[in-house]
Amino acid sequence: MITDAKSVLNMSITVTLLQNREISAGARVNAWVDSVRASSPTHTKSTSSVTDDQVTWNLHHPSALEMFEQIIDASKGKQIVMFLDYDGTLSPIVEDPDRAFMSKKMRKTVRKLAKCFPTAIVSGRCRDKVYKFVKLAELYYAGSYGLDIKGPEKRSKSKSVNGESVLFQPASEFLPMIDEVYKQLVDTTKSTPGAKVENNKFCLSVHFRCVDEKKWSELAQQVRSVLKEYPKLRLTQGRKVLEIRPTIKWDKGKALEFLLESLGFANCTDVFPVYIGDDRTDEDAFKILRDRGQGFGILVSKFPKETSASYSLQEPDEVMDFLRRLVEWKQLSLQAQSRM
Ligand SMILES: O=P(O)(O)OC[C@H]1O[C@H](O[C@H]2O[C@H](CO)[C@@H](O)[C@H](O)[C@H]2O)[C@H](O)[C@@H](O)[C@@H]1O
Repeated sequence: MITDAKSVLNMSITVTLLQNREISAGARVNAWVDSVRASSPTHTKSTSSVTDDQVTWNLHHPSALEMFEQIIDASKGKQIVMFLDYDGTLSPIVEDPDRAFMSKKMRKTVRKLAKCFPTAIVSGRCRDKVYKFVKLAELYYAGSYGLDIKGPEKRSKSKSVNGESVLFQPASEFLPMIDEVYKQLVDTTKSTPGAKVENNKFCLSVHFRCVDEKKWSELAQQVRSVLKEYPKLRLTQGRKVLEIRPTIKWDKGKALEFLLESLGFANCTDVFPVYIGDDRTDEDAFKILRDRGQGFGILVSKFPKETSASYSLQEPDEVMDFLRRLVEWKQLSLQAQSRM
């Protein structure tokens, strides 16, 4: 497990490997397999094996629960806006992506959260599918890694509109290509037991959580052989999943900025966005917040990972606790204001 944690910090190996035209055998493939295992471990670490790496990492990315008061202090006088990833953040990681349900308690908490702060879900999944899991009409949704956004109609802070929503789909022209590649991937990967191709509308996921580890690199090779013919699509990696997306410069970070602008917070200094996510694709959003110097990111992870997030939470249950505390704090401050 110590090696696993270290290899997570060395994620760039994975990207390089996936981008290479040739997957060489031996050490590099092993490094990739190690990094994949570590990015989504299937077993828990024993409490006695807290490593120096872990301690150092926790110092740099303290628990958002432990730092709650400081977080609230930093948000004083600003409008908190919440951005939540879905898989691994609101729902636990499970083997079957179609059964990644959110608990009723989590749904209740997110519903209350959305009453207190503008709240958006930002997911790699297709927007309709993530909506079916979350089932809360009061939120904004960005699906397909932000390539499919249903958000509020653009407005200035002083001018509110009557609950109208807008659809933003910057990669519509890729739809026929994505459908074509989906069919090819289903066909090419059917020889690999456990592989599953998911159509996320503007992007695709090839899952290998249920594939024998010895077959992982072969599957990656199958995927790359299909993509060779499609230079306008790019390959990235998530938690035991290969992701195929259009090469356009759009990601979860851009989606966050788009939503902030739609909510009337473009160029505002009095906004405090909080983004919670567990995956490498969430890093785009963490980085935007860091670069803007506004709000912060919270990485959901039990293990040290290279991240631009400021704080950490270990698992979806801790995310729920954090969201509940935000709701309680907001309700108490509203009560206090009404007494003044
Ligand atoms: O941006 P997200 O909401 O985190 O979506 C990223 C991917 O999440 C899903 O896959 C992940 O969760 C599955 C269910 O727990 C798990 O089986 C899989 O191994 C994980 O990678 C989703 O199925 C993908 O389409 C998303 O791209």
